[in-house]
Amino acid sequence: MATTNLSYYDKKTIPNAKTFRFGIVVSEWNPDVTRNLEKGAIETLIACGALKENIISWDVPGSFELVYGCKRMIQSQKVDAIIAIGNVIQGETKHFDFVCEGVTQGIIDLNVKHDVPVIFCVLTDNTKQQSLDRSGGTLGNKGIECAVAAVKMAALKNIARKSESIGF
Ligand SMILES: Nc1c(NC[C@H](O)[C@H](O)[C@H](O)CO)[nH]c(=O)[nH]c1=O
Ligand SMILES: CC(=O)[C@@H](O)COP(=O)(O)O
Repeated sequence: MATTNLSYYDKKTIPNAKTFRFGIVVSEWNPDVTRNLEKGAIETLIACGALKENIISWDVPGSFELVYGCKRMIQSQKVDAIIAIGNVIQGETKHFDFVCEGVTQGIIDLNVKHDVPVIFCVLTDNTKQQSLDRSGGTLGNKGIECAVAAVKMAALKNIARKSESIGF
């Protein structure tokens, strides 16, 4: 059964993002999809209180390069959470499997090795239509869902750091 609408969220359940800085790393493959995901994410971050000047966006060639781009953003920018945006579409060969596995495992590794939440906003679809449906089409926009996740995880990180600072 297809995903329910990816764009619904209850703003009352989301912390205010005004003090947070967000990074977005966007794959240039399938730009008609990834740019819509990016737009949805930025609009939602701002709707949740983030300041436009506190959102930094970098492009990478493809989804496989999202891992390196996010790593370098963590190392060089002061951000509270990162949204990794990509769209991998099944072709004729197994390359789809390796790109998806690589970016998935790479983002898991970043979340383990560093203290900046990296949100997985990578559509891994069988067809282009599935991607269009999930990036501002009939099933909503995964960029919205991932922006909400980024705000919530930035708030969680903040709480954890405050607890650590008072010795719990
Ligand atoms: N086929 C798709 C790719 N392939 C390119 C890889 O992501 C990578 O840039 C290349 O293998 C060089 O390292 N990337 C996507 O994001 N989406 C695709 O459908
Ligand atoms: C995910 C890919 O790299 C894929 O789109 C490439 O297509 P193909 O498997 O036909 O070479």
